[in-house]
Amino acid sequence: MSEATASMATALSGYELLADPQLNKGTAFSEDERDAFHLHGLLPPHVSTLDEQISRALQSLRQFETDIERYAFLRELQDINETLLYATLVGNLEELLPIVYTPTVGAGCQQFSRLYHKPRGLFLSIPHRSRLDQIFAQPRFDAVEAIVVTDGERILGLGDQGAGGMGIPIGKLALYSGCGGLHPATTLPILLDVGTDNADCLADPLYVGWRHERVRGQAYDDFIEAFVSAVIRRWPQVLLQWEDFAKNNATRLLERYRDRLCTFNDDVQGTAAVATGTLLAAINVTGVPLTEQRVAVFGAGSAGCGIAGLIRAAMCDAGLSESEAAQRFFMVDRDGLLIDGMPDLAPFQTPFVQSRRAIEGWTLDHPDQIGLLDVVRNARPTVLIGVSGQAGAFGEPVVRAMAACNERPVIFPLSNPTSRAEATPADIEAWTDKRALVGVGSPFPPLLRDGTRFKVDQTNNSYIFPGVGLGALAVGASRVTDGMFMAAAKALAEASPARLNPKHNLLPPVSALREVAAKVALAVAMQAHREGAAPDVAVDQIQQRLRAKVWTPRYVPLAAK
Ligand SMILES: O=C([O-])CC(=O)C(=O)O
Ligand SMILES: [Mg+2]
Repeated sequence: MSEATASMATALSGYELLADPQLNKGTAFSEDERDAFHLHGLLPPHVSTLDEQISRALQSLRQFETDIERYAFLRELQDINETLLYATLVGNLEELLPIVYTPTVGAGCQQFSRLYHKPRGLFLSIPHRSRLDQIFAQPRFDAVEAIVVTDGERILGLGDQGAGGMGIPIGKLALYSGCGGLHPATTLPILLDVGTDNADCLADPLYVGWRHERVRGQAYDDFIEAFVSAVIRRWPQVLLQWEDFAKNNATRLLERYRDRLCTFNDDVQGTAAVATGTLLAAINVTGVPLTEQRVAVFGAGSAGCGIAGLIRAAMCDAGLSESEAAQRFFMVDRDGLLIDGMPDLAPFQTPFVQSRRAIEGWTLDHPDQIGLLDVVRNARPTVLIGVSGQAGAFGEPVVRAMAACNERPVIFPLSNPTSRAEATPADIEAWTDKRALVGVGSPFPPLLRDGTRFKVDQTNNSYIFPGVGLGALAVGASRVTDGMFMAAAKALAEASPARLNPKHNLLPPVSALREVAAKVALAVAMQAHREGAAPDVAVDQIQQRLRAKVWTPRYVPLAAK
């Protein structure tokens, strides 16, 4: 699988070879290969180069009118010829990431049952819970090293998509290969089908999932336990990424399993690392030290509390005590500011409540429920982060209040897809006299600044998880620790163009995601080594291990077995 592979042997030939997306080269099979594998006549006679195939793919793609058609086209290409899909993606990240990933992947999940045409990954449904070992045993999965799993309950900000949620693990793993450089054969997307409460799915005669209300409680937990146990039996060294689980399961399952295998939750930890890294980068511009930041987070779910937890740890690294750091966070949810003694707090929220004393002197429009505007006016946060899934939640009064108390307010509406962002960059720009530092989860059109187009930073966990996966796997890390995410955040901040010039972006461009992943991976691998989570690798082997792990999509000569 590595770069060094001179040729690869296969027993497949003819149509079977053309039907294998990992080996198929389409019109790029050479004359010799066409002889050896009985491909003459099955292919048109001209032998194409990979570059010609990429041009052909891009031309077809650009002819479509809608992004969902482009998404369907690229998914089909992935199922026909993975090398071509990834070679096309890697060379055109800026154009294609919004198609294979956020935001179009959200529509891909909503329309999954309509677009479905070929199996990819695994659908594990509750009725088949006793067959997991048998399903995993297929030789095709021998090479698996990285799994992304979802149960489809909180797909981006779009809620329960049932089996359609499979689009997310497929999209995330496309970035593992396209940005992190993991070989596609080592990746496996998994959808845990525990039913759905999405009435549209249940009523849709074309819905491909298990037509059953979402199973919860002990039966759900037992299924997850059976799944994780079977994963560990089959792939003891695997990296397991949890994605888009709902609030009540995300942190709970992470805590339950993080000491049993090499695993992390991307929405809790990956999003936290990209938010922390972008904030550290913003400090180069605002000049407000981390120890003096006050952070308001709108959406106090697992992602919001994950972000607060990592920024708080960074503040402690910078010299604050735990309690000094804790006072600097203002978590706002459906029922307003989280304050101690509030009923129905989830266990993962309790470390982030404000004390009643801290708000005693506040002037409040709505004393019985302290909303975001009241929080911004009184707490005067330097940073406002949105992970609520509520479009437009950062309205004009809230953003103007941020502008009134900060020379350079830092505002990150991180909810995805584009339609769920708490505010648009253009509105924030207008309401802050262009003084805000903005990071959004989804792609937005550029802003016009001083007559030139300024790219909006995409503060998305795609800057983190491909590097975390690559780094952890390259050194065979046994666990993914909080320290590894802190290292990832700091590595991202170090790669910030704003370090050199405060007028530049906070984050490198999306076109540089492969280089970003390499830097994050190095930091993660070094940290794993430092913490003793990668005992089999000496520090001077780390660079070499990382290089050996990175796959570049190009054709390898095939030999008959
Ligand atoms: O998928 C994305 O773009 C980021 C993410 O994890 C989410 O919004 O759940
Ligand atoms: Mg997610």
